[in-house]
Amino acid sequence: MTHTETVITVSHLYKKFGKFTANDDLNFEVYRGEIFGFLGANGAGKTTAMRILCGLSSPTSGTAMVAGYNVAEQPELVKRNIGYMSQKFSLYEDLTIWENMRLYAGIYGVTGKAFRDRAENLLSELHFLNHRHELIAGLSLGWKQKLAFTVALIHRPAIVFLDEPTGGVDPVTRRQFWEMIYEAAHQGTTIFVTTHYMDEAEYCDRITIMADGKIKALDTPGNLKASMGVETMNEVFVGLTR
Ligand SMILES: Nc1ncnc2c1ncn2[C@@H]1O[C@H](COP(=O)(O)OP(=O)(O)OP(=O)(O)O)[C@@H](O)[C@H]1O
Repeated sequence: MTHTETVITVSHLYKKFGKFTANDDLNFEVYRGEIFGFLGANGAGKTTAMRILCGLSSPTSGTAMVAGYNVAEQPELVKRNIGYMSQKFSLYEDLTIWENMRLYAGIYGVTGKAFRDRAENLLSELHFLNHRHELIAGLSLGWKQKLAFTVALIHRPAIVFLDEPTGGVDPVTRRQFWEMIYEAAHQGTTIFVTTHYMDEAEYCDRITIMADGKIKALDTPGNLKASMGVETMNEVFVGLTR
């Protein structure tokens, strides 16, 4: 796969909380249609960086351009052009699937026929259109996560940020979730994903490994393994973060 168009540019990005440096001089680019993985031990600074890229928090210094906008100066335009899904940000349990989709689409101005066509199309791909009037509360965690990802795509964002999207679900459901990720990337959506699962790291086009607020390595899974002379991403991760 060749990637030419840059959709995220991060340059000398720092985030400090008092004297503590949570993001320490981050520099990287992400390309259109790429699946970009963000790995690191607990507390490495992944969520802090992702929140800055989503326009939810300002950098202390440095710049980040996301979907053509400066995150510090144009956070509202950043938010309109991205999708976001985290384990904490989920769907409304007491609304139906369809009501959740209509609610989120409406926030982005996708209404009427445009909404119905888009929502029907997304649910059909999941083979879940017949379930659209069911309450979220009655669904399994795996279905909730797949639907949350679908909802994050409803306004056709250039980039989707996924913060540990598959935590707590079984391997078969995680595999299905990753098939959805591949399909979205294939259609040109950039995927920026944090994970603690090393098998998921293998599915990414490129991987960033963070420790103590810094980027320790950034390359394809194959190149990372080759450069360290190891067989698995687990060994790469342990070697760089211990
Ligand atoms: N608002 C804040 N005020 C003070 N310290 C913070 C704040 N937010 C994050 N931190 C600290 O910054 C560090 C990085 O946190 P962050 O949540 O980015 O890590 P992470 O890599 O996402 O970890 P995890 O894998 O556990 O989600 C942690 O030590 C955390 O305690």
